Amino acid sequence: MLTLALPTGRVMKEAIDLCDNMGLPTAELRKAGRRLVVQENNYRYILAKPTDVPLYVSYGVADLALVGNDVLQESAIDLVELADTERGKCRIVVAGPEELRSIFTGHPSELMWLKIATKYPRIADIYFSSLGVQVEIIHLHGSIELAPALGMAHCILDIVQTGTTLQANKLVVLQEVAKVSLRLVASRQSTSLRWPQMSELLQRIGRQKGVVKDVH
Ligand SMILES: Nc1ncnc2c1ncn2[C@@H]1O[C@H](COP(=O)(O)OP(=O)(O)OP(=O)(O)O)[C@@H](O)[C@H]1O
Ligand SMILES: O=P(O)(O)OC[C@H]1O[C@H](OP(=O)(O)OP(=O)(O)O)[C@H](O)[C@@H]1O
Repeated sequence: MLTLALPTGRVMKEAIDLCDNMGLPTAELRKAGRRLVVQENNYRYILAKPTDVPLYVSYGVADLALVGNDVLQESAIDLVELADTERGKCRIVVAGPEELRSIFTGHPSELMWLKIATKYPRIADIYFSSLGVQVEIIHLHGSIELAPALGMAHCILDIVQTGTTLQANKLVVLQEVAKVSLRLVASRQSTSLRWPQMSELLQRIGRQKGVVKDVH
């Protein structure tokens, strides 16, 4: 039995499609409804809130998981990234009103003490520290674009996919922080214990996109 944790919400369908690509059974999964654990043949799926997915792997409840690298970076949980599926793509960016563009193209010291609203406080801290800049990070849990609109923050660090939400709130991308996609991850322990099964899944992902990332 191999247990996979999958994120619910907007990336769930993409994650199930990826399971299909890996040759895993998904008929039951597709009609899970409100069930949070689904068993099909030799596989068990745990359907979890995206931010909790890394925890299920680190606690050994799941052998493997599909999860966005935004969630992985923010969680700071040390997992083995087996593959970048190159699906569920979006970007983490710093965005704000057009008037702020000039300070983002100037010397980083101009960014000192900006107020940044985000649901990714750890990623924001690492990013601005890497620029050698101290900023004030305001941790929100959603509707991040509200903060600059209401004058609570100068800009935001958030996910952008189509750009529709930014545009609707009169914000523009000021800097790209990271590219995001769904990653196949495992704990160090399950990687060594379950390597034959995992390697087979990796081969199948590799065949889908013509490349398999080396695992050391
Ligand atoms: N606009 C987006 N486009 C594509 N992927 C996104 C977007 N926003 C978030 N994601 C991805 O989806 C995952 C989060 O999904 P979702 O927003 O459904 O979860 P959530 O934050 O738990 O939802 P909720 O808003 O219900 O709390 C992240 O891993 C991220 O990679
Ligand atoms: O570029 P777009 O395609 O418009 O997508 C970006 C939006 O999607 C995410 O929010 P989500 O829908 O997860 O809602 P939230 O604000 O509650 O986090 C993100 O935080 C942006 O607000």
